[in-house]
Amino acid sequence: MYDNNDRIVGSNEQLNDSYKELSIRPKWLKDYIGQDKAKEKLKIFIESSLKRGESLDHVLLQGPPGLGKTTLSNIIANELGVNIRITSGPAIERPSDLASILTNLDKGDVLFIDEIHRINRSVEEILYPAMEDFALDIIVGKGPNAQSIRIDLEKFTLVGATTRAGMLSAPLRDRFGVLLSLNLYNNEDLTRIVKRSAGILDISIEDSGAYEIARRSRGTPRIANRLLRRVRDYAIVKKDEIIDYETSCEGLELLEVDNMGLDSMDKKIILTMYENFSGGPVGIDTIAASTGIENVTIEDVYEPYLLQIGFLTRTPRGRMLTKKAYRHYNLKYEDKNENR
Ligand SMILES: Nc1ncnc2c1ncn2[C@@H]1O[C@H](COP(=O)(O)OP(=O)(O)OP(=O)(O)O)[C@@H](O)[C@H]1O
Ligand SMILES: [Mg+2]
Repeated sequence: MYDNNDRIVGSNEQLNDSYKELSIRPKWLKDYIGQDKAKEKLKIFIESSLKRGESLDHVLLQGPPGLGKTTLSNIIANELGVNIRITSGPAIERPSDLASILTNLDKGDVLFIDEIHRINRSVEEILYPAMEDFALDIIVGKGPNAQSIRIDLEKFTLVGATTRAGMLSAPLRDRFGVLLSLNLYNNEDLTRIVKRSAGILDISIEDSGAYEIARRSRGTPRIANRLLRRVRDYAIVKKDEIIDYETSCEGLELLEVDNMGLDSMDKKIILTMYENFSGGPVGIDTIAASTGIENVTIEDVYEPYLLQIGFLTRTPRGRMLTKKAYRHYNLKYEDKNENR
């Protein structure tokens, strides 16, 4: 890991950011803030597997982007004291790519497959016997001479991450023994994450400043960490020694993050629904077509938070704006004699 090698820190800001990204990633379960349910389960399963001296059952992590799925998979490997091999669904193009990854795993290792819902069908079929029997079925030769041979694999733990468990095929989902859902973080947990990151990055911040950043981070640690860095930049230029409530607000305003944490994309979605579809109900594909934002992006990135803060509701006929959304953007509300 880069953490022990200070020389990697160059003058390049981007490199610097990604280096720091690694250092603010919690490495142990005890440092992973929030997600208490998932943590509690993992702790027990990891402890049990260590006591039994057997590999941990395969784990599926699901939840919106930026909530800490990659972080958690690294923590799982650390806590188990094993190596982790990281790849992603779209990166494994051919069955032979997966076969070579699998045959190179050592006993107990963690194989992390990000975006596992985007894995190829033909690759997925290699995964079934690998997960279930720790074996690879390989066809050698062609035509009438083709033979299937079975290769034994070391027992490993597959950790799959997905933003949408619903898109996983049933046979794949069924092969995971541990299913964990990550939820958007509450403001208190996010404040702790901001303060922890500030501590590691040597940024002075007051509680009220940290809370303001947390509150506007859409329940997402990755966004909270990014906003923290940009508010830090603002504070440095303004020569403020410490990020207080006021500095946070000014910095966030500069970033065009409004007081609910919404940005120009959220605004576009909501105004489009208002102007073109009189507030809905309107289907997700129609919203995507009219805003030019991909429907998976709307569903994965924007909608979860808009639903959480009660700006959108889901009905069988599509998405609808709520009174709250109208009020936030000062839109004229017409009662369509429905409850919203
Ligand atoms: N529970 C947590 N406590 C402290 N920091 C966290 C926590 N969860 C995530 N983070 C921080 O948030 C950032 C994003 O986390 P991570 O990359 O693991 O997200 P992710 O869920 O894998 O996102 P994606 O689904 O987009 O890959 C990391 O910098 C990590 O340090
Ligand atoms: Mg990730």
